[in-house]
Amino acid sequence: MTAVWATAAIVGIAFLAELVITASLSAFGRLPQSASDFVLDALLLAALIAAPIYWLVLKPLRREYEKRVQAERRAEDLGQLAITDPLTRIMNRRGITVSVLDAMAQAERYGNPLAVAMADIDHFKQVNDTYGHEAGDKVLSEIASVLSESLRMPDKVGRYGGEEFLVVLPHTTLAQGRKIAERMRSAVGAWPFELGGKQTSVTISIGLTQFQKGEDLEQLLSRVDRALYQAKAGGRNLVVTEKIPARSASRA
Ligand SMILES: Nc1nc2c(ncn2[C@@H]2O[C@H](COP(=O)(O)OP(=O)(O)OP(=O)(O)O)[C@@H](O)[C@H]2O)c(=O)[nH]1
Repeated sequence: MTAVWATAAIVGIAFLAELVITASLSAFGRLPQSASDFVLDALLLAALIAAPIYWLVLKPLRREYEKRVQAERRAEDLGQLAITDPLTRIMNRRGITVSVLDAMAQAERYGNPLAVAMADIDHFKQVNDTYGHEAGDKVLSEIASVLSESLRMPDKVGRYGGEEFLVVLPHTTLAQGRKIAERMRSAVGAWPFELGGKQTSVTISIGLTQFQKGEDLEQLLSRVDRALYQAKAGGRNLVVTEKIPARSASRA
Protein backbone atom coordinates (compact mmCIF):
# COMPACT_ATOMS: atom_id res chain seq x y z
CA MET A 1 0.00 0.00 0.00
CA THR A 2 2.89 2.37 0.87
CA ALA A 3 4.44 1.59 -2.54
CA VAL A 4 1.18 2.53 -4.30
CA TRP A 5 1.05 5.84 -2.44
CA ALA A 6 4.73 6.55 -3.13
CA THR A 7 4.30 5.81 -6.86
CA ALA A 8 1.21 8.04 -7.00
CA ALA A 9 3.11 10.82 -5.20
CA ILE A 10 6.09 10.57 -7.57
CA VAL A 11 3.86 10.59 -10.68
CA GLY A 12 1.96 13.55 -9.21
CA ILE A 13 5.20 15.45 -8.55
CA ALA A 14 6.42 14.63 -12.10
CA PHE A 15 3.18 15.93 -13.66
CA LEU A 16 3.46 19.12 -11.61
CA ALA A 17 7.10 19.55 -12.62
CA GLU A 18 6.21 18.89 -16.27
CA LEU A 19 3.44 21.48 -15.99
CA VAL A 20 5.92 24.05 -14.66
CA ILE A 21 8.46 23.20 -17.40
CA THR A 22 5.81 23.43 -20.16
CA ALA A 23 4.52 26.74 -18.78
CA SER A 24 8.07 28.14 -18.64
CA LEU A 25 8.86 27.00 -22.19
CA SER A 26 5.68 28.51 -23.60
CA ALA A 27 6.53 31.75 -21.74
CA PHE A 28 9.78 31.78 -23.76
CA GLY A 29 7.81 31.41 -26.98
CA ARG A 30 8.12 27.65 -27.49
CA LEU A 31 5.12 25.99 -29.17
CA PRO A 32 2.79 24.21 -26.74
CA GLN A 33 3.27 20.41 -26.55
CA SER A 34 0.61 17.92 -27.65
CA ALA A 35 -1.24 16.22 -24.77
CA SER A 36 0.43 12.85 -25.47
CA ASP A 37 3.91 14.43 -25.48
CA PHE A 38 3.08 16.09 -22.18
CA VAL A 39 2.04 12.78 -20.57
CA LEU A 40 5.04 10.96 -22.04
CA ASP A 41 7.48 13.62 -20.77
CA ALA A 42 5.82 13.62 -17.35
CA LEU A 43 6.14 9.83 -17.09
CA LEU A 44 9.77 10.01 -18.20
CA LEU A 45 10.39 12.61 -15.55
CA ALA A 46 8.64 10.40 -12.96
CA ALA A 47 10.93 7.50 -13.87
CA LEU A 48 13.97 9.79 -13.58
CA ILE A 49 13.05 11.14 -10.13
CA ALA A 50 11.76 7.81 -8.77
CA ALA A 51 15.21 6.20 -8.52
CA PRO A 52 16.88 8.86 -6.31
CA ILE A 53 13.70 9.19 -4.19
CA TYR A 54 13.68 5.44 -3.67
CA TRP A 55 17.37 5.24 -2.72
CA LEU A 56 17.52 8.41 -0.66
CA VAL A 57 14.12 8.40 1.06
CA LEU A 58 12.06 5.23 0.76
CA LYS A 59 14.82 2.64 1.23
CA PRO A 60 16.20 4.20 4.46
CA LEU A 61 12.62 4.64 5.74
CA ARG A 62 11.86 1.02 4.99
CA ARG A 63 15.09 -0.13 6.68
CA GLU A 64 14.23 1.97 9.75
CA TYR A 65 10.71 0.49 9.87
CA GLU A 66 12.03 -3.08 9.63
CA LYS A 67 14.57 -2.39 12.40
CA ARG A 68 11.79 -1.09 14.65
CA VAL A 69 9.58 -4.13 13.96
CA GLN A 70 12.50 -6.45 14.77
CA ALA A 71 13.27 -4.56 18.00
CA GLU A 72 9.61 -4.81 19.04
CA ARG A 73 9.61 -8.53 18.29
CA ARG A 74 12.81 -9.02 20.31
CA ALA A 75 11.33 -7.10 23.25
CA GLU A 76 8.19 -9.24 23.04
CA ASP A 77 10.29 -12.44 22.99
CA LEU A 78 12.33 -11.25 25.98
CA GLY A 79 9.12 -10.36 27.85
CA GLN A 80 7.77 -13.83 27.10
CA LEU A 81 11.04 -15.41 28.23
CA ALA A 82 10.89 -13.52 31.52
CA ILE A 83 7.58 -15.15 32.40
CA THR A 84 8.27 -18.66 31.04
CA ASP A 85 9.59 -21.57 33.07
CA PRO A 86 12.51 -22.97 31.04
CA LEU A 87 11.89 -26.59 32.07
CA THR A 88 8.14 -26.95 31.56
CA ARG A 89 7.60 -24.12 28.99
CA ILE A 90 4.53 -22.96 30.90
CA MET A 91 4.36 -19.70 32.86
CA ASN A 92 6.78 -19.32 35.74
CA ARG A 93 5.94 -18.00 39.20
CA ARG A 94 6.17 -14.39 38.06
CA GLY A 95 3.90 -14.98 35.04
CA ILE A 96 1.19 -16.87 36.89
CA THR A 97 1.33 -14.36 39.76
CA VAL A 98 0.60 -11.55 37.30
CA SER A 99 -2.25 -13.66 35.88
CA VAL A 100 -3.82 -14.30 39.28
CA LEU A 101 -3.49 -10.64 40.25
CA ASP A 102 -5.17 -9.61 36.98
CA ALA A 103 -7.97 -12.10 37.54
CA MET A 104 -8.40 -10.88 41.14
CA ALA A 105 -8.67 -7.27 39.96
CA GLN A 106 -11.32 -8.27 37.41
CA ALA A 107 -13.26 -10.29 39.99
CA GLU A 108 -13.03 -7.42 42.49
CA ARG A 109 -14.21 -4.88 39.91
CA TYR A 110 -16.98 -6.86 38.17
CA GLY A 111 -17.91 -9.37 40.85
CA ASN A 112 -17.44 -12.41 38.63
CA PRO A 113 -16.45 -15.64 40.41
CA LEU A 114 -12.81 -16.66 40.39
CA ALA A 115 -11.58 -20.10 41.43
CA VAL A 116 -7.92 -20.75 42.18
CA ALA A 117 -6.24 -24.13 42.60
CA MET A 118 -2.79 -25.27 43.71
CA ALA A 119 -1.68 -28.69 42.44
CA ASP A 120 1.28 -30.49 43.98
CA ILE A 121 2.91 -33.74 42.81
CA ASP A 122 2.54 -36.58 45.30
CA HIS A 123 5.69 -38.23 46.69
CA PHE A 124 7.80 -36.45 44.13
CA LYS A 125 10.92 -36.79 46.27
CA GLN A 126 10.53 -40.54 45.85
CA VAL A 127 10.42 -40.16 42.06
CA ASN A 128 13.67 -38.18 42.15
CA ASP A 129 15.31 -40.53 44.64
CA THR A 130 14.31 -43.67 42.74
CA TYR A 131 14.71 -42.65 39.12
CA GLY A 132 17.00 -39.62 39.28
CA HIS A 133 16.59 -35.88 38.95
CA GLU A 134 16.44 -35.98 35.14
CA ALA A 135 13.52 -38.41 35.24
CA GLY A 136 11.91 -36.07 37.80
CA ASP A 137 12.35 -33.16 35.40
CA LYS A 138 10.63 -35.17 32.66
CA VAL A 139 7.71 -35.91 34.97
CA LEU A 140 7.42 -32.19 35.78
CA SER A 141 7.31 -31.30 32.07
CA GLU A 142 4.73 -33.95 31.27
CA ILE A 143 2.51 -32.91 34.17
CA ALA A 144 2.73 -29.30 33.01
CA SER A 145 1.55 -30.38 29.54
CA VAL A 146 -1.27 -32.53 30.91
CA LEU A 147 -2.48 -29.68 33.13
CA SER A 148 -2.27 -27.15 30.28
CA GLU A 149 -4.23 -29.44 28.01
CA SER A 150 -6.94 -29.92 30.64
CA LEU A 151 -7.64 -26.20 30.64
CA ARG A 152 -9.45 -23.88 28.27
CA MET A 153 -9.13 -20.16 27.65
CA PRO A 154 -9.05 -17.99 29.75
CA ASP A 155 -7.89 -20.49 32.40
CA LYS A 156 -4.18 -20.39 33.13
CA VAL A 157 -1.59 -22.62 34.76
CA GLY A 158 1.94 -21.80 35.86
CA ARG A 159 4.74 -23.46 37.77
CA TYR A 160 4.54 -21.73 41.12
CA GLY A 161 7.33 -23.59 42.87
CA GLY A 162 9.47 -26.74 42.48
CA GLU A 163 6.62 -29.24 42.09
CA GLU A 164 3.67 -26.92 42.61
CA PHE A 165 1.37 -25.57 39.89
CA LEU A 166 -1.00 -22.65 40.36
CA VAL A 167 -4.19 -22.71 38.32
CA VAL A 168 -6.29 -19.59 37.74
CA LEU A 169 -9.90 -20.11 36.67
CA PRO A 170 -11.63 -16.78 35.94
CA HIS A 171 -15.45 -16.68 35.68
CA THR A 172 -15.57 -20.02 37.51
CA THR A 173 -17.53 -20.91 40.62
CA LEU A 174 -16.20 -23.27 43.25
CA ALA A 175 -18.46 -26.07 41.94
CA GLN A 176 -17.24 -25.57 38.37
CA GLY A 177 -13.67 -25.27 39.62
CA ARG A 178 -14.00 -28.55 41.42
CA LYS A 179 -14.99 -30.31 38.17
CA ILE A 180 -11.98 -28.82 36.39
CA ALA A 181 -9.66 -29.75 39.26
CA GLU A 182 -11.01 -33.31 39.25
CA ARG A 183 -10.45 -33.46 35.49
CA MET A 184 -6.83 -32.36 35.99
CA ARG A 185 -6.27 -34.79 38.84
CA SER A 186 -7.61 -37.79 36.89
CA ALA A 187 -5.80 -36.76 33.68
CA VAL A 188 -2.46 -36.76 35.51
CA GLY A 189 -3.32 -40.01 37.34
CA ALA A 190 -4.12 -41.72 34.04
CA TRP A 191 -1.01 -40.46 32.24
CA PRO A 192 1.44 -43.28 31.38
CA PHE A 193 4.71 -41.89 32.76
CA GLU A 194 7.73 -43.89 31.69
CA LEU A 195 10.05 -44.29 34.64
CA GLY A 196 12.92 -46.76 34.84
CA GLY A 197 11.83 -48.34 31.56
CA LYS A 198 8.29 -49.12 32.65
CA GLN A 199 4.96 -47.35 32.76
CA THR A 200 4.25 -45.84 36.15
CA SER A 201 1.52 -43.59 37.42
CA VAL A 202 2.16 -40.35 39.26
CA THR A 203 -0.58 -38.46 41.05
CA ILE A 204 -1.24 -34.92 42.16
CA SER A 205 -3.13 -33.42 45.07
CA ILE A 206 -5.12 -30.24 44.54
CA GLY A 207 -6.33 -27.54 46.90
CA LEU A 208 -9.09 -25.33 45.55
CA THR A 209 -10.72 -22.16 46.72
CA GLN A 210 -12.67 -19.16 45.51
CA PHE A 211 -11.53 -15.55 45.60
CA GLN A 212 -13.33 -13.45 48.20
CA LYS A 213 -13.86 -9.75 47.50
CA GLY A 214 -11.45 -7.57 49.45
CA GLU A 215 -8.79 -10.19 50.06
CA ASP A 216 -5.20 -9.91 48.88
CA LEU A 217 -2.99 -12.46 47.13
CA GLU A 218 -1.39 -13.66 50.34
CA GLN A 219 -4.78 -14.37 51.93
CA LEU A 220 -6.04 -16.15 48.82
CA LEU A 221 -2.93 -18.31 48.51
CA SER A 222 -2.84 -19.18 52.18
CA ARG A 223 -6.42 -20.49 51.88
CA VAL A 224 -5.59 -22.51 48.78
CA ASP A 225 -2.49 -23.86 50.55
CA ARG A 226 -4.62 -24.92 53.48
CA ALA A 227 -6.88 -26.87 51.13
CA LEU A 228 -3.83 -28.48 49.50
CA TYR A 229 -2.49 -29.44 52.91
CA GLN A 230 -5.80 -31.14 53.66
CA ALA A 231 -5.63 -33.02 50.35
CA LYS A 232 -2.17 -34.32 51.30
CA ALA A 233 -3.29 -35.16 54.82
CA GLY A 234 -6.40 -36.89 53.45
CA GLY A 235 -4.27 -39.44 51.59
CA ARG A 236 -3.16 -37.55 48.38
CA ASN A 237 -4.49 -37.93 44.83
CA LEU A 238 -7.41 -35.81 46.05
CA VAL A 239 -9.09 -32.49 45.36
CA VAL A 240 -10.02 -30.59 48.52
CA THR A 241 -12.16 -27.50 48.35
CA GLU A 242 -11.52 -24.94 51.03
CA LYS A 243 -14.64 -24.20 53.04
CA ILE A 244 -15.50 -20.55 52.63
CA PRO A 245 -16.62 -18.86 55.86
CA ALA A 246 -20.39 -18.17 55.76
CA ARG A 247 -19.93 -14.36 55.97
CA SER A 248 -17.49 -14.37 53.02
CA ALA A 249 -19.56 -16.91 51.10
CA SER A 250 -22.56 -14.61 51.17
CA ARG A 251 -20.37 -11.94 49.58
CA ALA A 252 -19.20 -14.23 46.77
N1 LIG B 1 13.57 -33.20 39.33
C1 LIG B 1 13.20 -32.09 39.96
N2 LIG B 1 12.80 -32.16 41.24
C2 LIG B 1 12.40 -31.05 41.86
C3 LIG B 1 12.40 -29.81 41.22
N3 LIG B 1 11.93 -28.89 42.11
C4 LIG B 1 11.67 -29.54 43.26
N4 LIG B 1 11.95 -30.85 43.12
C5 LIG B 1 11.86 -31.92 44.10
O1 LIG B 1 10.54 -32.03 44.62
C6 LIG B 1 10.63 -32.80 45.82
C7 LIG B 1 9.63 -32.26 46.80
O2 LIG B 1 9.65 -33.12 47.89
P1 LIG B 1 8.70 -32.97 49.13
O3 LIG B 1 8.48 -31.50 49.40
O4 LIG B 1 9.25 -33.79 50.23
O5 LIG B 1 7.33 -33.48 48.64
P2 LIG B 1 6.90 -34.88 48.06
O6 LIG B 1 7.96 -35.91 48.11
O7 LIG B 1 6.28 -34.63 46.73
O8 LIG B 1 5.80 -35.31 49.09
P3 LIG B 1 4.30 -34.80 49.20
O9 LIG B 1 4.23 -33.45 48.54
O10 LIG B 1 4.03 -34.69 50.66
O11 LIG B 1 3.47 -35.81 48.53
C8 LIG B 1 12.08 -32.68 46.31
O12 LIG B 1 12.70 -33.92 46.15
C9 LIG B 1 12.69 -31.68 45.33
O13 LIG B 1 14.05 -31.95 45.08
C10 LIG B 1 12.86 -29.76 39.87
O14 LIG B 1 12.87 -28.71 39.21
N5 LIG B 1 13.23 -30.92 39.28
